[in-house]
Amino acid sequence: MQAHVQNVLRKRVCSFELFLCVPFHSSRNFRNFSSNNNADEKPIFPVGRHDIAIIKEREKDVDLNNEKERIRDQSIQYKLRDKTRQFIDFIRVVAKGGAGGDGCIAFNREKFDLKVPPSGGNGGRGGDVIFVASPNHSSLHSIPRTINASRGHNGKGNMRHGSAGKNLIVPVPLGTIVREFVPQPNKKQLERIDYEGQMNNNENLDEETKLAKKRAKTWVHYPRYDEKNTLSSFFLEAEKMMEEEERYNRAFKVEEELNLDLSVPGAQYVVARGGSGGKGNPHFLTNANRSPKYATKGEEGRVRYLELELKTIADVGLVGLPNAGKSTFLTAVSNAHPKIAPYPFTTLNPYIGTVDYLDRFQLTIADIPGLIQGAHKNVGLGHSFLRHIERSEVLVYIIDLSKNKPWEDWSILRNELEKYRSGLTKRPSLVVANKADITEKAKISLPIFEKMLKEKEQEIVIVPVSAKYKKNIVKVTTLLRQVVEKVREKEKLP
Ligand SMILES: Nc1nc2c(ncn2[C@@H]2O[C@H](COP(=O)(O)OP(=O)(O)OP(=O)(O)O)[C@@H](O)[C@H]2O)c(=O)[nH]1
Ligand SMILES: [Mg+2]
Repeated sequence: MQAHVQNVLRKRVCSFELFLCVPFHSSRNFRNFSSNNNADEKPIFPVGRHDIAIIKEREKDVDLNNEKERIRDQSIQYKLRDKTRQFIDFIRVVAKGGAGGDGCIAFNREKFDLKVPPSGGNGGRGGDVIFVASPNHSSLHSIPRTINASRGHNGKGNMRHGSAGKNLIVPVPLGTIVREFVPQPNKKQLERIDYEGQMNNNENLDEETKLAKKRAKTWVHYPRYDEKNTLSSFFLEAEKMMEEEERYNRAFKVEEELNLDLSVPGAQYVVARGGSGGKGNPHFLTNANRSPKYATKGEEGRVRYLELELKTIADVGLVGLPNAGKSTFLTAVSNAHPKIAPYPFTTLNPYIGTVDYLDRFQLTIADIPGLIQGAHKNVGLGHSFLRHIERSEVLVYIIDLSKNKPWEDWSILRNELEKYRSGLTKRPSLVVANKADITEKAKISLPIFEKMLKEKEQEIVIVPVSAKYKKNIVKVTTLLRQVVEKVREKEKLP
């Protein structure tokens, strides 16, 4: 009996072993097992319980890597969304020009003179919203999301015109691109628009109510004269005249879509014009009507929905994988002091440093956050980082020589740049092989890297550097100056 039980148990164990082993002998599962799908790799037979454990370990590793990537992306996004963060390079705002002031209805009161002339002043025009390209600002964080210029003042008696609303001048960092966009209202706003639409839906209203609504929007009446005015032929004439004037103005107003590039210091652009002021009652004085008891209201200011995107302006842009030593390099060559730390994504916004030469020649270098594979698809928030390289005419690739295959990093960067904007890699560039002080690795990889660059890109110069210990820095700055001078000369040419 005991022997029988032992036999059964042995069979079950064997079948369990078979169950574990068989699927891994199939070619599909074997392909999974062979790492990197490398055809040259020798198959490892037989696949046993030990191999299954390895596969499971590897699967765990893949899961762990995915999890790590997810956490990394989350942490960068968390850092970028931090409300205390002082750097913002993309915002959406609403710019509203001020409304014009209302015209005034007034009369010059004279003793014993019953036929007094009208003396209401015109309303002042509303203020404009003006953007000024400012070299003193480097972030969009100080720009309010709703920008309202002030309203024009109402006209007053005794022919006093209302003063114009103050223009609102908004300093915008140099290198900002301003575009108009069509706002997509959220659910709550949609409900409100529907409600207001029903309230204002003129289609279902009769002609009389429509007219009354329009008049209420455009006309100011002398107290207790609303009904009398609307019945008088003078008012109807004045209404016709104003409608014609409005039609004429509309024909001459060219409503172009806004698309600005604020890249010249001090350049000013009116992004939302204020409305014109209303007309005082002397405007409606005719030979027949010596006492007009109506005036017009001020015009509404222009409302514009704008997208502001800051693209840093610098002569040279530093491109590199995270932790390659970009910030250390910038600190070594310029007056900037970005944070340096031995973990990726230390830098999360661009830093601009100025390199001063003995003869007072200057050039600017932008250190941008690290790029990773897939940055052109916004992996690791690549888009928000890549936009800051677009304007740099010269690119410096910072490559970490202490890595096993530094040339792979270079290919990744080139690939990402080209896929983000084709032609970016054609710009004059330089390769800084950083961390050359770690000599054991640098001695092996530098000659291979140099050889590869010579074969692929003959024009690109590679300079071994130790940014941390400031070795061979002068050679880089001299080369950079030569390239930047050439680029500037080219720009000067007509
Ligand atoms: N040995 C050595 N270490 C360096 C050198 N340059 C930078 N490092 C170190 O590399 C680490 C990363 O340097 P960072 O300058 O912060 O690198 P980064 O490219 O700006 O990194 P991110 O901002 O995260 O993209 C730091 O610990 C530096 O001290 C170098 O030339 N030699
Ligand atoms: Mg950095």
